[in-house]
Amino acid sequence: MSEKVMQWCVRIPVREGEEGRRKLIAEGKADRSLRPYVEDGHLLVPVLEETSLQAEFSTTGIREELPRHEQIGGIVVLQEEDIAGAEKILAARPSAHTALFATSPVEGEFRTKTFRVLAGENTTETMYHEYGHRMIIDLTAAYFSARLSNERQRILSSMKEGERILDMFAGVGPFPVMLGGKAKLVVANDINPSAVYLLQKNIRLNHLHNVVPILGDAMNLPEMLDSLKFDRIIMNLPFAAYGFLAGAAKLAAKGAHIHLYSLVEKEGEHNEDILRAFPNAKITERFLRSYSPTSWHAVYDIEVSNEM
Ligand SMILES: C[S@@+](CC[C@H](N)C(=O)[O-])C[C@H]1O[C@@H](n2cnc3c(N)ncnc32)[C@H](O)[C@@H]1O
Repeated sequence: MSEKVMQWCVRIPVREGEEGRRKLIAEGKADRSLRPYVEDGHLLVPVLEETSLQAEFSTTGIREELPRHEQIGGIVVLQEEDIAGAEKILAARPSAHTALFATSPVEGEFRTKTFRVLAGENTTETMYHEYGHRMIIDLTAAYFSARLSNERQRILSSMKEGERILDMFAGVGPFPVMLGGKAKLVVANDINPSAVYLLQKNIRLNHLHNVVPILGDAMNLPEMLDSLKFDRIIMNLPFAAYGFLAGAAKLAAKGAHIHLYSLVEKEGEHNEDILRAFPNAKITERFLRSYSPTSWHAVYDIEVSNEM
């Protein structure tokens, strides 16, 4: 019998629908247990990750009912500690080798989680693919989220060839790896030694010769990088990045673009902090996704004045 379920989905104009659906499948993001459908000239494709859109899907086309999970490379992370469900997912998804359950929230300076292996191989390491790039991820050793993959593409397409980029909180390097091919130089910094170890591996894996990894506290970057100036600065440390704006100001070239990721509870929450560091900057705030009933993940695109 056909039932209805609410499901996260991506809405794609019909003429690009098939291409978009294939891309989501190739990236391991599509939920293939539900059938996409057309509504108002758009194809609604069910996906495994949370997005800004939920729609009602019919279970008529369901291949197998699987517990809610997110897939990152060969690892699936379940929302419930459900061993039978984990085994079912691994059986249904040949590309997955391990099923995990997070036993902590994202925590500590390194922003990592702890996990319990529910099924499959006893590992938290995997190879992750994003838009033709490969990255080694270890979910307990260093922060990683696939949720910003669209954001990385947005920044890549807004970039000019040959920019000098600084990623102050680079983790295992998703921004440097995606942007490196178009940049002249990427300086990628993180305070977590395991993240920088994986970052180095990911730089080599993607044959990037212009990405320089640094292990350090971003507070020390202005002193460490001395007179270097950057055309674009990525600041993805959602609970605290705004505290590093003064340092970013010392490293920004005239007309630079800064992308500050933050968890906020009201629009314009960081405008004052930003204008203190970058007077006359043009600020555009974008909603990325809900975080809790009262807060959301936002990105502030800051265009630094040419008159600095
Ligand atoms: C939310 S993660 C983002 C990682 C990466 N940009 C990504 O998108 O996957 C934040 C990163 O900042 C690092 N970090 C935290 N405090 C830092 C500091 N003071 N200086 C440099 N890195 C720091 C953490 O180790 C973590 O890898």
